[in-house]
Amino acid sequence: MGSNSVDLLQSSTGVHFSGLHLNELERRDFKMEKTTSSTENAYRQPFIIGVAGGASSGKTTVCNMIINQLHDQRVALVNQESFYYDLTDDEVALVHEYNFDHPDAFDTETLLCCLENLKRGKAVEIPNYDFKTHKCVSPSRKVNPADVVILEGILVFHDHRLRDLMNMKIFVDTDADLRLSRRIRRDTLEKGRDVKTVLDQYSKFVKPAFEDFILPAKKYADIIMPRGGDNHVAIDLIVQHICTKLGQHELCKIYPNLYVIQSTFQIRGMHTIIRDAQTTKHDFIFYSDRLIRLVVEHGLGHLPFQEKQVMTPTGSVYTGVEFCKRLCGISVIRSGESMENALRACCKGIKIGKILIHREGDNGQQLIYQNLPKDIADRQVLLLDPILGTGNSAVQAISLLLEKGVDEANIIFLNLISAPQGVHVVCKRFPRIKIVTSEIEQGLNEDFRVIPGMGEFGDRYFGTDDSYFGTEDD
Ligand SMILES: Nc1ncnc2c1ncn2[C@@H]1O[C@H](COP(=O)(O)OP(=O)(O)O)[C@@H](O)[C@H]1O
Ligand SMILES: Nc1ccn([C@@H]2O[C@H](COP(=O)(O)O)[C@@H](O)[C@H]2O)c(=O)n1
Ligand SMILES: [Mg+2]
Repeated sequence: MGSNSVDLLQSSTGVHFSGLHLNELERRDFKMEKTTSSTENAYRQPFIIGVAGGASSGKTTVCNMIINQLHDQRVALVNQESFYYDLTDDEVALVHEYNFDHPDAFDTETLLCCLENLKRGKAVEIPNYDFKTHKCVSPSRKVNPADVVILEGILVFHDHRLRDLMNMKIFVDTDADLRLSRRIRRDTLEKGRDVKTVLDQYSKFVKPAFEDFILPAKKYADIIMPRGGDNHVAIDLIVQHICTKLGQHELCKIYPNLYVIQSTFQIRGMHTIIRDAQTTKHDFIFYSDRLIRLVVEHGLGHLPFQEKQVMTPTGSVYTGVEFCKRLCGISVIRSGESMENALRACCKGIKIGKILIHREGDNGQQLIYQNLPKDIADRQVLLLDPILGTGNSAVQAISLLLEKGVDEANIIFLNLISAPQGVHVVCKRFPRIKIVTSEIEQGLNEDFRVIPGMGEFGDRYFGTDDSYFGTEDD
């Protein structure tokens, strides 16, 4: 795709598409642009996708197809090949001896810096590498902040610092013969090289580097994509996943085990009522219960299930699933107890245990009381606490469950609202736990209380602090 078609694409669809080389600028002029936006706001971080694979596997083709389908998002494409080191005149004279497929051929520090800046929502200048002179030329290419950043190149999974910045890693897995035949065609037609030179370079550098560096990095991929651009199903699924992630809260991009139930006007309406300091006790309980029920139902959806066939009254077979039987609820006293009824209403006869954690000052937490099912280690555990704030109580509660032999992956932590600080603390310490919540909060105030929050949930739900309620309505 040439730059004209990119301009056309940008103007016609609103996509910010910026993966191409422009002409004329020395690498020495390359520098990181001062930020055009001071928004290092966590909500604005782009979704970063890495696309690796052998040379001529179809990486660029796949990226262009993804970009075309993401037509209502701003997308920036960054090619690793823009970050090749300039060759010295001596190296150019002996170019056939130069290994362009080795990780050392790339200026990874500059690439890393560019990607970090794009992640922070800053515009960057990308060098313009010329395959004929093997040097950067003017002008460099300005890449504006985008919703989605795609980094494409043979070795983008090699350095762990680059991998760590990626939210999704795709490996384009194309047959070696096809890669070689495409490379011969491309390098002879587009780069003006002869077949012998292409084949020599292939056997001396390209094939060994594929085996030594590119193929071993395939294990880091989230998606291995056979047949590259011919694999339309994979491209559709990838685009669908990106769109889902973009619609989600920023934290869900970082922690795949954090589930924020999809917001609807009904859900926002319920939040509006229970967050309102003037709401009566009756309404607070009514709408909290409605929301809790939704969170509980959503959480139950994450339990493992088994396929089951039953015979219907018409004598037909219905293939369905069987509910998980080995589960229990554990409520964090006192506010977690408000969630028990919803759990009982959904799971007939469910065992419910309790944990009491005492808050000592702002940060200290102490476990005071526990009453857990004896066979808890064999159960899936739904941990109940409507508010995840600092994460300190949650860490105490989860640590106790782990001590009792519960598998971390068998814990589903259900909240109504979660502060980002608490999510970070819990997800970093227990990466296999699942958190299901209905809204992510702005943060914590100087007293470590969740904001905007809803006050002391237990007091409002159990009616132990009249100061919350202006007029009682029942
Ligand atoms: N699915 C495909 N069918 C036919 N030709 C393809 C396909 N995918 C890529 N190509 C061609 O193969 C060459 C290399 O593809 P490209 O996407 O540039 O690979 P990479 O970026 O991995 O080097 C290009 O000339 C491209 O047009
Ligand atoms: N001056 C150069 C620089 C790189 N190459 C080859 O390009 C390949 C990587 O590009 P893809 O689009 O195929 O990923 C790599 O195999 C290098 O050998 C080159 O030939 N000359
Ligand atoms: Mg390419």
